[in-house]
Amino acid sequence: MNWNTPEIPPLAKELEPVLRASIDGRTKPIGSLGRLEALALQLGLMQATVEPKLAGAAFVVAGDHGFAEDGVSPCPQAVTVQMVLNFLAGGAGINVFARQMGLPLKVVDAGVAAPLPAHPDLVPLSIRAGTRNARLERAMTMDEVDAALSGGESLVAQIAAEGKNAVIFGEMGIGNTASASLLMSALTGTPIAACTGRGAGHDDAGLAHKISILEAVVERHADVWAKPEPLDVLAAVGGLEIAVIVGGMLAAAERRMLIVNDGFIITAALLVAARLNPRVLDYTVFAHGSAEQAHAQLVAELGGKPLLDLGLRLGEGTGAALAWPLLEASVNFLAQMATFESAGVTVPTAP
Ligand SMILES: O=C(O)c1ccc[n+]([C@@H]2O[C@H](COP(=O)([O-])O)[C@@H](O)[C@H]2O)c1
Ligand SMILES: Cc1cc2nc[nH]c2cc1C
Repeated sequence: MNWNTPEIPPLAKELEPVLRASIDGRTKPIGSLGRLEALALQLGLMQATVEPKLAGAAFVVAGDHGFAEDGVSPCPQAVTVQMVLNFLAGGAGINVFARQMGLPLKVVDAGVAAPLPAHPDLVPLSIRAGTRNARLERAMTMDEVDAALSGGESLVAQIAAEGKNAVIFGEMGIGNTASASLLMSALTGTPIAACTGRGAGHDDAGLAHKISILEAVVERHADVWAKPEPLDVLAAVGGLEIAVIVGGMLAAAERRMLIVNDGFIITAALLVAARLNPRVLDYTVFAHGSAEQAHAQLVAELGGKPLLDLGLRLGEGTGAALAWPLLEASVNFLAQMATFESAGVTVPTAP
């Protein structure tokens, strides 16, 4: 393995008093901007400045999953490549919201099981044409995991060189809620059934079938469950897109960049990243609570509190893109609101 877990700088805690004073000095009752105040503080501590700024970019990372052939998803595997073509044509949900928010969007082929045409918006990491079926064998070799983690780092290095300091990772991959549930189960010690939900829309019978397949996957990798090392778990039951995102998240935190977390699959990637280096969480904002049934527990496990609760379960980074204006609002109030002093507003000081 060439990839090493990045060192992540600590938050600039020494700036907390001056940031708080700057937030409290704006023309508003103390604390009245609620969670926007906490976001402004977090961004200042992350960027080690009293004048945080935001410049974001989004990736939608796609990969296929071997156990799609077992019916873990209600959808056929071919939907992954079909949706990638939709992303490239600009017609998917994330395209619409990224355009609305002014976020540049790149599409990443981490491991789609079908050839893709060259396209200016496509980053072809193409590590392997989909994972192996984790019910039968390890989904990825360590060399493939290595390539994926490094690929994620290269995505972030590219946008950092372009001056970006915030990243949204979205994903697309038929069967990837099954991988996310398995990662959650192995790394949190939660029984697989409690980690498993309806994904792209299973009915009750489909969900029961999915759980029975995932129980067989857990049994096949009992050695990994007995001693769950993050990279072993990732190789056994993860996905190529998930591994790229793990590498990307850690590379972003290493560079003091904000990670805007999305739904269930992205949060499972964050769980792996956090088990490798927990400081990644200091650089994360939890954008939304997904309707996928285990998401709330997974977010709680990571100590997160989603900004939005919209009942979304699309993935692609859509929830993160929708939270973006709130993050912009948090830096804008700090940069642009008058202070009590500058505006000549006087309020009684607390006794
Ligand atoms: O982000 C989420 O919370 C989320 C929840 C359920 C489904 N998805 C999306 O649906 C796909 C995975 O569903 P499935 O049933 O094929 O595992 C994948 O492409 C995800 O982007 C995403
Ligand atoms: C149509 C469709 C779009 C998606 N986008 C992310 N996951 C998806 C799953 C399906 C099925």
